[in-house]
Amino acid sequence: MRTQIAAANWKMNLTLQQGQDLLSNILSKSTSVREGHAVIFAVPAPYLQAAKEIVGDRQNVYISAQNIYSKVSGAYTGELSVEMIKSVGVYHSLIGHSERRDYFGESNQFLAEKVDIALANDVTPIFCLGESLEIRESGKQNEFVATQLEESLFHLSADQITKVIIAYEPIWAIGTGKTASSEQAEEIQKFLREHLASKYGQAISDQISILYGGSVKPGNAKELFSQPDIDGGLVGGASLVADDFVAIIDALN
Ligand SMILES: O=C(CO)COP(=O)(O)O
Repeated sequence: MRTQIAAANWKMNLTLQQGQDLLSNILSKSTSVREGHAVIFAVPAPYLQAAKEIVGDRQNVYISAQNIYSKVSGAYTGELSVEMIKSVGVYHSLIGHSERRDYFGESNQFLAEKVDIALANDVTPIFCLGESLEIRESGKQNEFVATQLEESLFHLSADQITKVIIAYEPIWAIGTGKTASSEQAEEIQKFLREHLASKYGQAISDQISILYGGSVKPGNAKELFSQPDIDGGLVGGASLVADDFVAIIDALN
């Protein structure tokens, strides 16, 4: 059974105090996360250490960066490195969120370098991909996400690819209130798994958690997560409301 994951992406929201209160509140309501499940909080960089302290030694709860740079250290003003996040005990990072791709011009090739540096440093990449509305309307979404997989991940070994979490986030469903229907999400996530299987074999592909992201809410989480190729969610807006995110955690299979 693949790990079922509820991942929060706070994006560029909340002050330190608000973030600490939110995290403590969620953890007080979701007291234990069972084996086979994982709850991940991708928090703003200045809060990584404080968030890590709140999580303490809870099992199956992880703090994640929202981004890392493709180099370990050096003259890269303003960037965040794997070594830095590891030094505060953080071993996960989102890589390739559509907002990074769109606003900061991050290409598939550049993201491949970030994936490499993460894996070389025992940091788990939560690799995001997904198509725009324009691509969806042209019917080329499978081709598009296949290229994202191929150009950023297919150079990895079978052992490495099993260490990556993939998050399918159709851009047209992010923050818009428009969720992909569970059938639409399952269709493309099944395709992603088949594409991974064509490269690495079914046994490897079957081990990789593929999350869905894009307007996941308490009201649609259960149905989305019950699809065979949806192994949980990457949640923006609803992860900022304690009761909503707790309900989404509870919706994991
Ligand atoms: O981008 C997302 C998570 O990374 C999804 O955001 P929303 O849940 O706000 O649509």
